[in-house]
Amino acid sequence: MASIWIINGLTMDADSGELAKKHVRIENGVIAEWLDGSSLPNAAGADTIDASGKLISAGFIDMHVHLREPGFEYKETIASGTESAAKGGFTTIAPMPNTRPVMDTPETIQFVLDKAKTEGVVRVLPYAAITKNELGRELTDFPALKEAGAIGFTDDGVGVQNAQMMKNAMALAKSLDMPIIAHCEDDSLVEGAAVSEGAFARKHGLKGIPNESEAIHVGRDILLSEATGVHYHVCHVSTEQSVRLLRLGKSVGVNVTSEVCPHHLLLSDEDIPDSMDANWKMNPPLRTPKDVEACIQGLEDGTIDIIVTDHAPHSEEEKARGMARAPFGIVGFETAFPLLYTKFVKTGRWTLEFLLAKMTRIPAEVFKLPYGTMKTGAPADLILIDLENERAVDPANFLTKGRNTPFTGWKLYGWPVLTMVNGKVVWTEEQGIER
Ligand SMILES: NC(=O)N[C@@H](CC(=O)O)C(=O)O
Ligand SMILES: [Zn+2]
Ligand SMILES: [Zn+2]
Repeated sequence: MASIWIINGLTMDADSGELAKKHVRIENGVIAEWLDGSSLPNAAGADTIDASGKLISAGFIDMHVHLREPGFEYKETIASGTESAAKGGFTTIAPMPNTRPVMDTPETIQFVLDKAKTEGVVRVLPYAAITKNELGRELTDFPALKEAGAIGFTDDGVGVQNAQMMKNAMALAKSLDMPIIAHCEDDSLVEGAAVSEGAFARKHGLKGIPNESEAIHVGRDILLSEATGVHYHVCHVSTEQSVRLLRLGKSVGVNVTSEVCPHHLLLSDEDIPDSMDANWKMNPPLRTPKDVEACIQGLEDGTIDIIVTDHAPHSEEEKARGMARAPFGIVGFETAFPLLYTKFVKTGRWTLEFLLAKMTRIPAEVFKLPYGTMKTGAPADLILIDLENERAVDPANFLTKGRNTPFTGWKLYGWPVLTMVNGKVVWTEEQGIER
């Protein structure tokens, strides 16, 4: 592989918080050298990418995504999902096992890894199911799934209802030094509801999903994590109660981490249009403004560790079934960074460094991955971002098959323009996907 220079990119200096011009050399897929931007390097014989005026960052890591393959290829494939990720600036993604068949055997894990290698454009690190078919009745073969390449265990899409089952899963995962990742939802409290308990549900006479349905599992599992010592990671935190329990768990030294999605930081149930558009339906549902603020503060004080998208594509036909009958979920890759950059960094609430850390360095630390860094010697997962130009969200331009987003028309800054994985450019704004 020839060497590559990316010249004139802007990097964030962690000490000063200032953007500084830098040049970076990539050799054999690895970050080889950084040079101060004052003079141009001798790049004779190397490919050169001019990043003038663009932010250069480590590629984003998304530890919670749905690629839908095998089984739901009409919603998304490993090819289309990884293309969408690349366009959003994500270079490493971790797909959930709620496929058909469920990723609960070494063969399905191998299938996903093989497909990702041949048809994917970003790094794919699959999770395996905790229970067979995600039915909550029988544990999967954890050692064999680890051996096949699964990076953790989760029944995302549903909660593990039985506490003893969860405790057994945690003890086994601990013995294998693997994490348990949990979709926290007590089924007995949510039956038949599509939106959160709150102003919107009251106004429309709908049954609501109560906050406790999530937080009860968070509390239960923090105690089980304490008892077993496993690394326990909470999916898509959405309630003030969950944040409170996580804060308590961390304060007494429990090995618990958690994630939050852009939509739970930006939207409340009061924003749902009266048209009952199902592009506002996701699990967990949009909560009250008080919950939104609690999630933001939890992220800010480190109670919530990382940002994930929970990219959950569904077909237009499915979403057209209306609020009550449409499946839960919205797409996320191609809007995540622009949303958060525009609404939290440009407004001055967060520093750019804080946002980048929550999408690169910290997810790598939480899941012990050698990515999310721009240090020399690291895999060259690098992205360029245009911080200057405003553009409206237009689902017609998405690379995901999903069009299910509540953010259509939002005018945002911070659009990625180039994505490189292991030193290979896989997507540019100008050329599109490069395989
Ligand atoms: N988040 C969602 O609303 N939906 C996810 C499942 C999940 O993440 O629980 C899906 O698979 O569609
Ligand atoms: Zn979930
Ligand atoms: Zn999910």
